[in-house]
Amino acid sequence: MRASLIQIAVNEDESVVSRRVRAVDLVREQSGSADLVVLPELWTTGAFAYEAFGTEAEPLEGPTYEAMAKAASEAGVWLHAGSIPERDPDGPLYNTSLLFSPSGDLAAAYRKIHRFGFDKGEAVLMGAGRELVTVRLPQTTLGVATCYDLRFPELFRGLVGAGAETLVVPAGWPERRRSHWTLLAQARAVENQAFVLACGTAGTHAGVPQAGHSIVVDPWGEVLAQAGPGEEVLSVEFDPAQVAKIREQFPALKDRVLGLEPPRR
Ligand SMILES: NC(=O)CCC(=O)C(=O)O
Repeated sequence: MRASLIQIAVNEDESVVSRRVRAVDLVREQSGSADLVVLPELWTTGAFAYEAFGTEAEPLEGPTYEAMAKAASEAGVWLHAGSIPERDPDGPLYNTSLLFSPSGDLAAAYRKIHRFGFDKGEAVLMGAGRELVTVRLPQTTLGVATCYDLRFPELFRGLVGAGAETLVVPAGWPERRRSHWTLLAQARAVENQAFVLACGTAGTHAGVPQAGHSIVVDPWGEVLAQAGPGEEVLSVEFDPAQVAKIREQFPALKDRVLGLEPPRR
């Protein structure tokens, strides 16, 4: 299976419209060389450009949906189109990922469960999703999560319990915590015996330099490929059958113990 992670640069001197056009071109360029294409979190606005969340929010089937559905079908690829600030007509904003099939149909939408910022930013501006999302592709079952979700192993356990073999994590991870990014991507791969495809942004927005360094990790925890800091398409070929082999040869997932007793005192 071939995957291309589009580590697009999000700088505030470029308009959302221009970046969307560039993203469409980059997806189209993967035609014939990728089965799955991945874009990062909130690449229209930037994950830290909090003021833009409200002004650039779109309905689910808004301009980014339209552009990405078309790009997926033109390129003939499965497309994880990263996430958008979604304006729910009956509720708050959500950080919502969109996944399209090669025919351009929406295969799934995932509303980010863990919002970043503690008492400010995304944590107060957006609502929290509640549902785990997996998507069956011909080659593998994807489990999706977004950026800060990477810090919450129980979410990934839930995805694995629902059949996920390849964990896809679009992000807008800052340079300041790049070491956590690489470490956590490897940890989620090892503990869940799954591939991890983690796609970040490059550039600087809202004064926050982005880490880049998108990464693909195999189910043994080995880094198959890692991008540099700038805009880049990280292409990788991997064998999804490795998941079943490793889970059989080293069946640690079968030894999970759920529902432990709390300490007595
Ligand atoms: N957009 C995010 O979720 C940022 C997460 C982050 O900076 C961190 O977990 O560290």
